[in-house]
Amino acid sequence: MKISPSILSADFANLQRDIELVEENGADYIHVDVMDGHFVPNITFGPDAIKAIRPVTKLPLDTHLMIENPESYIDDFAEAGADIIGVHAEATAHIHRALQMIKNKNVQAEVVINPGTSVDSIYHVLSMVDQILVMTVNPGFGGQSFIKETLYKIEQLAKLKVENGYKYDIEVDGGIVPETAKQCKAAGANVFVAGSYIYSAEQPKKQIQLLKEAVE
Ligand SMILES: O=C(CO)[C@@H](O)[C@H](O)COP(=O)(O)O
Ligand SMILES: [Fe+2]
Repeated sequence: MKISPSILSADFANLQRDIELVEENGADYIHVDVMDGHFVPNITFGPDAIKAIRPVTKLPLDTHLMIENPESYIDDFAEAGADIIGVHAEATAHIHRALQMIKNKNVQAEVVINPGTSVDSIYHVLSMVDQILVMTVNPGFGGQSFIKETLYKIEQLAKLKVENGYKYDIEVDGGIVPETAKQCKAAGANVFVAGSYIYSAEQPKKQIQLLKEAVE
């Protein structure tokens, strides 16, 4: 079980402090939400931000690309220091090519699906991915409520993993708090992204512990 705090809800003026805070308190990854203002109605980090964050932490950078034409930027994010790169199946007509490009850079390849996208649509790339991100909210913003209908897709992916001997991790992102994390774990998820639950709290350290206890 892994916890991946999303710095989307961190204090951008104190990113180093907020990354160190979660690293010192048991985070497994740092989740970086990259938004382009086209695929989602919000704009955040680019490759230069990843490059700046890279030396600040030893944790893997779990990079969630919410951008159109991800193929145009995969090399830049890989060279900037991303350890996992996630591309949305909805963001490209060439998801297989995009995932192959990530693998060619020796970076872990992740496919991401929105709440309205079916598991069937990524069936043919399941054998090539290291991680699948099941969005449990519609992407673009932190602080939204968990969409419970996504649980069925986690179950489907967990079943396909066992049946086919696949190795992928199943990550969930959006509206994750201890209660929803438990539901996702029961369905088969093993990587939990949390932004506002950790960073909007008075004591982020305690929140990470509560999340960990919920899924251990
Ligand atoms: O990808 C996204 C949003 O698009 C996320 O990673 C958010 O940062 C999650 O925020 P919370 O729902 O945990 O506040
Ligand atoms: Fe994310």
